[in-house]
Amino acid sequence: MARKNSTTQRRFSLASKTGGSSESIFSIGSCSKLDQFGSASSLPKLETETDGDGINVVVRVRPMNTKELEAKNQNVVKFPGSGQILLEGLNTFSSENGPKSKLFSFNVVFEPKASQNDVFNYSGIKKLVSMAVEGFNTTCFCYGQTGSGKTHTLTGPPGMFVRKKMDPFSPDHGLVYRSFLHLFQQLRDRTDVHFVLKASFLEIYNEKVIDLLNPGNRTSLSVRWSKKTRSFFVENLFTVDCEQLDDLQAVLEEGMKNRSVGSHNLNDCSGRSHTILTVHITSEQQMSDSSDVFITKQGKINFVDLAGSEMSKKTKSSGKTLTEANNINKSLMVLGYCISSLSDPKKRTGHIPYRDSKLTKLLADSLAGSGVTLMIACISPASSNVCETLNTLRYAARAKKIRTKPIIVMDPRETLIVSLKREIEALQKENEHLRTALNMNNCLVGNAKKSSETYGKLTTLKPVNVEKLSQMSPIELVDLIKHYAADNEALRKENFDLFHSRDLLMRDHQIVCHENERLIKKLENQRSGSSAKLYKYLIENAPQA
Ligand SMILES: Nc1ncnc2c1ncn2[C@@H]1O[C@H](COP(=O)(O)OP(=O)(O)OP(=O)(O)O)[C@@H](O)[C@H]1O
Repeated sequence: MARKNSTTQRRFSLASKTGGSSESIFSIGSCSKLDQFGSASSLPKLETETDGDGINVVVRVRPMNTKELEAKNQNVVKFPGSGQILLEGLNTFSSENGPKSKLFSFNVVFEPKASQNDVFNYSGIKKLVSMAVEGFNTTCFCYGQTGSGKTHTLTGPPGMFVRKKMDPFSPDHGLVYRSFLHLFQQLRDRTDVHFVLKASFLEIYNEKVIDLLNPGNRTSLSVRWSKKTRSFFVENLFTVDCEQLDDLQAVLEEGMKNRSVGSHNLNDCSGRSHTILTVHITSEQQMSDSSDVFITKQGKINFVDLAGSEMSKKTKSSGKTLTEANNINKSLMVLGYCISSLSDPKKRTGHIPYRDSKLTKLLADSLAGSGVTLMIACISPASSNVCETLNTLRYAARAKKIRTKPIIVMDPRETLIVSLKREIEALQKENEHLRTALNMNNCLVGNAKKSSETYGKLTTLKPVNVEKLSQMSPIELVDLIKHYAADNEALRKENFDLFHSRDLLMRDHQIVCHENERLIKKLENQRSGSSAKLYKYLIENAPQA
């Protein structure tokens, strides 16, 4: 148990701030980008971009298991606080002259006593869910050696989904189920937006993509490149509509029952495949109360449970389990290579071998593209695993250096139409204001009157549902854009004329003011002239004393 920053039992450590009650003490590393993202904005944006930032990396250290305790393993993981981890006992496998310990720094470090709820509250997953609702492509993936607690962190301990009825109140629930609850809470709060949820669940087993929601058919699905979305996708994967929380829960239960599990020396219930559970969130929001334009955004959240890296010498795998292990290690190696290239500023812009494995094809977006990613590195504190733990921490430290630039990208046609529509609305408002100002002056100068009459009826916009745009033919789309462009042009002209009218009015106003001043002066002169004359008359005609 670590002893810095506190005299009480600590459960996790975050990088830049310290907080929590006496029961939950933690320290944070460099402030996580996920901490900085505000809650879902209600304003529709054409393209939202945050500054480039590193992937968020948190580490969870599981407690020692019975085997490790029985074998009298030393605890080689220490927690200096501030999101740091000190790994000791390196001299047991490296050369005599090599370092005995190594210090790493992450966004958050969860110590063995951290609960599932702590991980949910402080890992940044809540912000990830909010961003998926906003329209970002987000991913949470768990990485670590076999038996390090990846599945435990994401979905809970083994057996949670084999029972007939899952207990919704179990404190053992992992990030996935807790995120579902959080997601539905968020959707309930956003009454201004219409949401549609869909979910899919797949596994990559021995380099084959298997649909976990279609257990009758374990044939491998193809991974293809989409020119439209410029990303890889799985062909013919079941995507289930999820109107209620129960539907998402059913997807999770079904997938967990169907995933490939096996047993070996280090884990009785070892995942033999990488799994990806995806929730697609489509939102449709009206641009403004009076507007007939709807903006659609497609966010998603991927929960990726990577199979654990394995040393067959330790797992004592053979036959089928060994083949699985070789495939797992091969795809993790490609993932490692991609991460290492992406984290190196010199190699980042070069070739990244995403195509070398199905896993990296499907994670390409999350690693380097426009997505937001949270990596949870899971480790064991036992001295017998120090070599694997060092590898995991190195992997995680490298991932932390990857820069991403999360964006919400809309269809370019949608963007053009929405921006034209926006400009039109702004021009309409400005023109309305100018017309009112001109009429208030009650000076209906010819031009202003003409402007109001001529353009008043031009801005009748065709109602358009942006979601339907993809179903429109190119001719219809061109017509629509022409229509918007014409309206825009007419409004600009009206705007120009109104400003011109306002200038004329201001000039007239100035002329009237000058005239007014001149007349006042003349009147004053006349008055002072008359007074002088009257004074002279009175003096001259005053009665003699
Ligand atoms: N933080 C934790 N607290 C309590 N038990 C844990 C924790 N993490 C893992 N365990 C337990 O350790 C065992 C192995 O964990 P788990 O199956 O999640 O590992 P894994 O990394 O997914 O392994 P694999 O790669 O082989 O699938 C499970 O019985 C799990 O419940």
